[in-house]
Amino acid sequence: MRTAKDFFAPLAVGAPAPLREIPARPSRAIHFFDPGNEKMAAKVPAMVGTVDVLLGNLEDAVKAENKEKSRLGLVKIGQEVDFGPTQFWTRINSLDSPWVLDDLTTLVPAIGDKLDVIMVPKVQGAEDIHYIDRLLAQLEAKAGITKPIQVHAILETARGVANIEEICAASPRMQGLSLGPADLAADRRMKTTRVGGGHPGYLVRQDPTDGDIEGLRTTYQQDLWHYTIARMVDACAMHGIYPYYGPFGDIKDVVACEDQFRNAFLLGCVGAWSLHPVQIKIANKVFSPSVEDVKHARRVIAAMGDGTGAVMLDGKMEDDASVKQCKVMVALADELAAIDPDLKAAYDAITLD
Ligand SMILES: CC(=O)SCCNC(=O)CCNC(=O)[C@H](O)C(C)(C)COP(=O)(O)OP(=O)(O)OC[C@H]1O[C@@H](n2cnc3c(N)ncnc32)[C@H](O)[C@@H]1OP(=O)(O)O
Ligand SMILES: CC(=O)C(=O)O
Ligand SMILES: [Mg+2]
Repeated sequence: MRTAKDFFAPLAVGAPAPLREIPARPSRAIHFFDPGNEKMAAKVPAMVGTVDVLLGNLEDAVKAENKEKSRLGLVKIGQEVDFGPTQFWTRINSLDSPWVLDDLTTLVPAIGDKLDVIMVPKVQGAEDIHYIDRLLAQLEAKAGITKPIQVHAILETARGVANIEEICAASPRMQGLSLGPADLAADRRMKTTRVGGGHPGYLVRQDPTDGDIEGLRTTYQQDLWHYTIARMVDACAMHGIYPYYGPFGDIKDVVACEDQFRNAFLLGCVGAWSLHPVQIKIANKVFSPSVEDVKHARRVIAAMGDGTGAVMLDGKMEDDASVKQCKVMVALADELAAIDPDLKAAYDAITLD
């Protein structure tokens, strides 16, 4: 058992003190690029400031023969690019792969002072986070890094989902969780071959009524990922860290992508992955509260005075609990306005009538 006192002590002599709180930095889109792909890598400097997170991916989607090229490409980008307001993350190879040790022992000394978050795929339980926690502390100490690198776990096995709470609680480095719908579907033996998103076969059908003509009964497509996302939201909220929808692989279906991201936003996720530049705009739109929502929230807060009691607004009851919901919305709007001038202008133009 690790005591509370030990939990916040560095795991190696000379490593930086662990964070006591994970900062709520905007991360509406975590944009994936392959640092070994010259065309993609060349676009990275111009993307700074247009997306909340730029993530150099070293794991799946990078061919085995290109692993080293991508790792070295990431080092070059990390050393040369000024990321300004944009966070710089990486996804390392899985802990059972032949590449992960070289990923960590190369990246931390070379660009550990630039990396905000390391995303760890296929996390199965607290033991995986404990391993990475100690190794990062040793590497940070050796490299003289002063700011602890945060850790983000992808949930993509049944065991990982079953162990979700202990994963979130395993280290003060834990920044958040992402859904890994492709590997998770395979591990669970689900029968979808899609990367995220819904499935037309996963539905409920309206009850029959007398005289129905078969085929006219309405069907309602259901969300395959609702259960997992809901578990992630609760586990993350409980531990003060952040949940994210993962990838939506149907790049051309921007409408369904927006719907899936919005479901995640409404349930409590703070962002989603972007695999292609077209998805950045979708995530930025969906994970930013609308002007109407911010206006409503500000009106409720104004009407509620000290935040206690009950009032009627537009025919609806508002009370201590609904004012808290409104404060969540306004706090997010304020955080985003601080980094997004267009949103700031839109929110500043709101008048309370
Ligand atoms: C299940 C999982 O693990 S998901 C996470 C792992 N997967 C990934 O990271 C995939 C990342 N994305 C990609 O590899 C690519 O976007 C693909 C393969 C999906 C599509 O690539 P393309 O067929 O080249 O797309 P498309 O032709 O529309 O690209 C248009 C331009 O955007 C560029 N581009 C495409 N994706 C990206 C990206 N993620 N970042 C930066 N630029 C990109 C292309 O290089 C191309 O540039 P050009 O106009 O100078 O030629
Ligand atoms: C996100 C991811 O890695 C997966 O869906 O498998
Ligand atoms: Mg995966």
